[in-house]
Amino acid sequence: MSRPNFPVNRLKTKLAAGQPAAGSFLFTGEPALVEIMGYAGLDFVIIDTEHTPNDSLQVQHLVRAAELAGITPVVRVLANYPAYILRALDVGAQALLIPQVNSAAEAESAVRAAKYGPQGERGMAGIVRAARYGFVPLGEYIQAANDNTMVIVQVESMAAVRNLDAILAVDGVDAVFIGPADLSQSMGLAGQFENSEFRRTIHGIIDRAKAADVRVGIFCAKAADARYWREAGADMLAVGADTMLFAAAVRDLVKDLG
Ligand SMILES: O=C([O-])C(=O)C[C@H](O)[C@@H](O)C(=O)[O-]
Repeated sequence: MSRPNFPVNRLKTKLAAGQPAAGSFLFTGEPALVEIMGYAGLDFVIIDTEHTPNDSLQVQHLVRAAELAGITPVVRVLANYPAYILRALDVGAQALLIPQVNSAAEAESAVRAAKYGPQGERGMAGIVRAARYGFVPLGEYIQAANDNTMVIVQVESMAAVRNLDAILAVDGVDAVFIGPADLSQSMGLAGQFENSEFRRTIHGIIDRAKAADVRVGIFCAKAADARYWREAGADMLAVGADTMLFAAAVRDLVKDLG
């Protein structure tokens, strides 16, 4: 009988070492694209279930593909509810991206749902995929899960910006992640990504996270934006999505064909 191992959380290792990490969103439910992102050298993939129809079974296939290719599977849950968080973790998500976290209480709720006791009150299941179907002693699995699981909360509204210092102080929040599209909407500047007040606000979030020694991520539409925000102090750069990357490649192909 072989003894299964738990995967190394590459995103967590890099961020803990003070190194920036690069990844992308996965909007389709295609495991091959997760493998390609891993083999190409990205550190993490954000499997989205907020804006996609991907269900838990599909997420499980995608997480498996990520483990195979050595890329950290982050799952963006549909909403900040313990049941969604539990589903993502039980199939093997190594990190959670929680949308629309606007207060310390909401961040605390996410951490409670993501961690087993004593840090939290995640529902116990020792025979699920994350627990290696019971092939690892329960106590060992619980410890590994609590050590490995990252909680990343999205700062994407003015309420979150106002409450940012309290959110940053929540024990168990590994990183905050800026959602530029939602933030711009919340500021009454929907889609105005070059607006100076909007950019000042993002700089302010990064600076406050740095001052609190909390890692900070951001969604970037293109590599140039990722380089800019990395220079400004962002640690976790999520650049585009599988759909965007494919769309760009096909657009270029059609142009090249003339
Ligand atoms: O508000 C945001 O920018 C985000 O949460 C990242 C997203 O993936 C968003 O940009 C989107 O789906 O267009």
